[in-house]
Amino acid sequence: MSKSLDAPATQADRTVAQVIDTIADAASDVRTAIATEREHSGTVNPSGDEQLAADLRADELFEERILGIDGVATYASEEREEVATSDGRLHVAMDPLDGSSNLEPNSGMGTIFGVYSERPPTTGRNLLAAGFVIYGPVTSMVVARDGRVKEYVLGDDRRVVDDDVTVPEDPTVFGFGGGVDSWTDDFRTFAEEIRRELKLRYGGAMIADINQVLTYGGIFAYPALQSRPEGKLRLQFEGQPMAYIVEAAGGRSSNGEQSLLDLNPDELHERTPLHLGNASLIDRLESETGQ
Ligand SMILES: O=P(O)(O)OC[C@H]1O[C@](O)(COP(=O)(O)O)[C@@H](O)[C@@H]1O
Ligand SMILES: [Mg+2]
Ligand SMILES: [Mg+2]
Repeated sequence: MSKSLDAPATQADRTVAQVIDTIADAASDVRTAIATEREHSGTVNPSGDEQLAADLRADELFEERILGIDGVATYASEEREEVATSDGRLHVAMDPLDGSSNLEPNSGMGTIFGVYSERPPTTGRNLLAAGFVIYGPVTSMVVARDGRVKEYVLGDDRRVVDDDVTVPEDPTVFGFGGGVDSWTDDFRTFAEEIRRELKLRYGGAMIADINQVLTYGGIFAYPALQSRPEGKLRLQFEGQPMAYIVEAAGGRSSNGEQSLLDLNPDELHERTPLHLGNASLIDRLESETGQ
């Protein structure tokens, strides 16, 4: 018998809470992996990115612990081709280590997760909760659930530092990935306007760059590139969870035309152009780049 196939909504709520607790509790082990498993593994992930030993360790650790939760049916990750299965009714998709090219220079890295009511690949409208952990000078966690975003500092306990994270009304910072020469002409023109208005903050790890936007207001993008119209970032593991968080915090997400949450990927590892931030800036991006 399935663990909780016919369970009432409250069981789903409990499962979501357990997923969040499990990821928070795993943070110290992921930090250990970042410190000790620094070598290249010699393998590539389904997107073709070289994997570090820490990418693989974080993925294995989350697979085991997430699938061990009563009520979780599947675990999908940027680092594995197939969805791993158990019994249950909820589905977890993760980027176990975001920004892993920041490992060598000891800069920001994190973990991203989304809890879906349907098995990935699926639309962002099936997200029940999403969040991320940042392994920065302190370990922090941001969780969006029930239309509200909270920020915690993780240590021996989980301390709330902001119980209503909201994108500040006046934008201050921007960060655009991919490089000026790779952008489309329309995006380059938009980026030049934004450069004159806001301060650059780009650290090479999406979670940390988007946390700048959540903290100070602004815009983060990894747009369509001339050589790669689909962009770099993965919709299911990176785009939709971060869009869910930013939209719950009062901002907007877009692939250039519509909310990332409305996209319904055919492929688990599908990529998307990604733009997140203050609604006013994403509106402008859509109208000026005309994508
Ligand atoms: O090196 P680039 O092209 O600036 O790319 C940086 C982007 O790639 C990523 O590192 C991709 O994530 P992974 O590290 O999980 O592959 C994002 O976090 C970041 O925004
Ligand atoms: Mg990533
Ligand atoms: Mg990753």
